[in-house]
Amino acid sequence: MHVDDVHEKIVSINQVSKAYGKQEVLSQISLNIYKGEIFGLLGPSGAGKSTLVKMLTGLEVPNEGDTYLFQQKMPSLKLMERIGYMAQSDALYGELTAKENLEFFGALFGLKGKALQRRIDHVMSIVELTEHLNKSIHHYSGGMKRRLSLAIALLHEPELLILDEPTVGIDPVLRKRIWDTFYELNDKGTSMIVTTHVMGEAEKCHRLALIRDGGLIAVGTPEQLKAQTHSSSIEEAFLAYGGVKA
Ligand SMILES: Nc1ncnc2c1ncn2[C@@H]1O[C@H](COP(=O)(O)OP(=O)(O)OP(=O)(O)O)[C@@H](O)[C@H]1O
Repeated sequence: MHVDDVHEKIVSINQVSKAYGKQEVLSQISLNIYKGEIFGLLGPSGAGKSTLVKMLTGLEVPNEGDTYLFQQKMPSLKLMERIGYMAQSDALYGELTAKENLEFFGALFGLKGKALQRRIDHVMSIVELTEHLNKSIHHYSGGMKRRLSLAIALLHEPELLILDEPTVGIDPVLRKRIWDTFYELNDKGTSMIVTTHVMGEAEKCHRLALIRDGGLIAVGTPEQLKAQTHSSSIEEAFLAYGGVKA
C-alpha cells in the first residue's frame, strides 16, 4: 500500500441495510475502504458478503443507507469502467470460446484491435489459460471458468477490482500465483475488495471486515484483529468476536 493513498476514500458504505422479503440480509453496515488497499470481507456462507459487494457494483440497491464509489453515489453506470467485478457465479457465454468471451467483454469497455489482443494475451497468461484460448467454454472445468472470469475482470485494467471468492476451485499452487499477481497489481496502484471464507486468504489482505449474519463484527488489519482478541490466527479471532466458523 502506498502511504500517500492512505486517506483517499474510494468506497464509503453508510448505514446500509438490505432485506429480501422478510429476511434481513445486511443490517446497518458502515465501512470505508481506501485507495491502495487490498480489503477482505470474511464471513461464513450466507453472511451477506456477496450482497454487499453487489451494492458496490450497482447490481443491488440498499433498502436503507447509501454507498459511494470514488465519492460518487451508487448505482452509477459511468463508474462501471473504473471497476473490474468478478461475480461468484461465472457470467460467461458457454457457446463461445474464451477468446470470443474476452473480445465481447473487452468491446464493452472500449478495447479493440491490437490493444485488445495484447490485453487478452496478458490476462490469459496471468491465469495460465493461454493454451485454452480458442476452446469453447462448454469444455472448460469449473476452476478454468473461475480463472477466465478473473481474466475478464482484469482485462480493462480497472483501478478497483471487486472479486467475489476469486480463488474458489483453484488449486493451491495457482492460488498463490494469483495472489502474487494481486500484489503486483496492487503495487502498481490497483485497489481490491475480495470476499472469502478462506482464513489463509484473509490473512493476505491489508484490512479485513468480519461479517456474520449480515452485520459487521470487526474491522482491522489481520494483526490488529488477532492482537485485540489475543488470538494466534484469524480463525481464532473470528470466533472470539462471536463469529461462527467461516
Ligand atoms: N436475490 C435474493 N433473493 C433472496 N434471498 C437472497 C438473494 N440473494 C441473497 N439472498 C440471501 O441473502 C443471504 C446472504 O447471501 P449472500 O450471497 O450475500 O451471502 P455470502 O456471504 O456471499 O455467502 P456465500 O459465501 O455462500 O456466497 C443468504 O441467506 C441468501 O440466501
